[in-house]
Amino acid sequence: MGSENKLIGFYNISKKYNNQVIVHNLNFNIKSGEFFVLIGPSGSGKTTILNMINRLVEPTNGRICIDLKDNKDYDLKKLRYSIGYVLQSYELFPNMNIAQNTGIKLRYSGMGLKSRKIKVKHLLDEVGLYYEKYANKMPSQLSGGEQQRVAIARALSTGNSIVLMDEPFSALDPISRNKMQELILKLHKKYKITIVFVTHDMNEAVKLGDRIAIVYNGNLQQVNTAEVIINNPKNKFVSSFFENYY
Ligand SMILES: Nc1ncnc2c1ncn2[C@@H]1O[C@H](COP(=O)(O)OP(=O)(O)OP(=O)(O)O)[C@@H](O)[C@H]1O
Repeated sequence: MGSENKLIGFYNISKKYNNQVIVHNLNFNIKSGEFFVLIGPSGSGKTTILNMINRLVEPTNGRICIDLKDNKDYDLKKLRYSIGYVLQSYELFPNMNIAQNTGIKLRYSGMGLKSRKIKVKHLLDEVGLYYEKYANKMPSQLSGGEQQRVAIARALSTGNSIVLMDEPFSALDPISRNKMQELILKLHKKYKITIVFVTHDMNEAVKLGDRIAIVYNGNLQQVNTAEVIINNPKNKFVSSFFENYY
């Protein structure tokens, strides 16, 4: 996918479940190479918004464009393949070792074993896991933080320019979480990836986000840099949300 400044565009996006409106008429853009954070209380619609990008959820109204093309006009498999996806629960395959988990997308894309091994070694290096030590281990032998490193390596394996991350560090202890935040910032900068990142932690949002979108009841309350939001909260909800920021 190319590098137009407006990489992901939401146009009049709404989502209903059982006739209940979950997401209301969203209009916003995510820029190429941006670290874009969606934050809001539980049930506000963050995951629903995120999952509409790679069509795990289809909107009821409106359209989402990626590289100025409607995401419905992409081949679904190619769309999913070209967008990395990292969840809180790691989603590693329990019966595959770490090298196999890291290289699974490369295997599906037809890359041979030898090239795959070189690539997997590089990817594991990038996320701080020493190949010789980890390649043959099973996911259950790794800590949560290590498993999440593997999930990130896999998300990056196909050279994805877009990575969606849904509360990826929420299950980690504060020290691991901090290390993972540093890692993802480093990778974001190095590979100029566009990251859409869901969290309910304002400190994490401020630390990571180039821009932050505050979601409440399926509405976007404010989309801007942390600095602008902190200095000029648009409404009471936004300012109350920042009360926990330290
Ligand atoms: N498949 C579904 N069917 C019906 N309702 C759903 C479905 N998925 C989500 N919802 C509802 O949509 C609302 C928004 O959910 P969503 O998971 O997007 O919120 P969230 O902000 O990501 O929450 P959390 O921080 O708790 O993960 C919730 O009220 C949820 O119950």
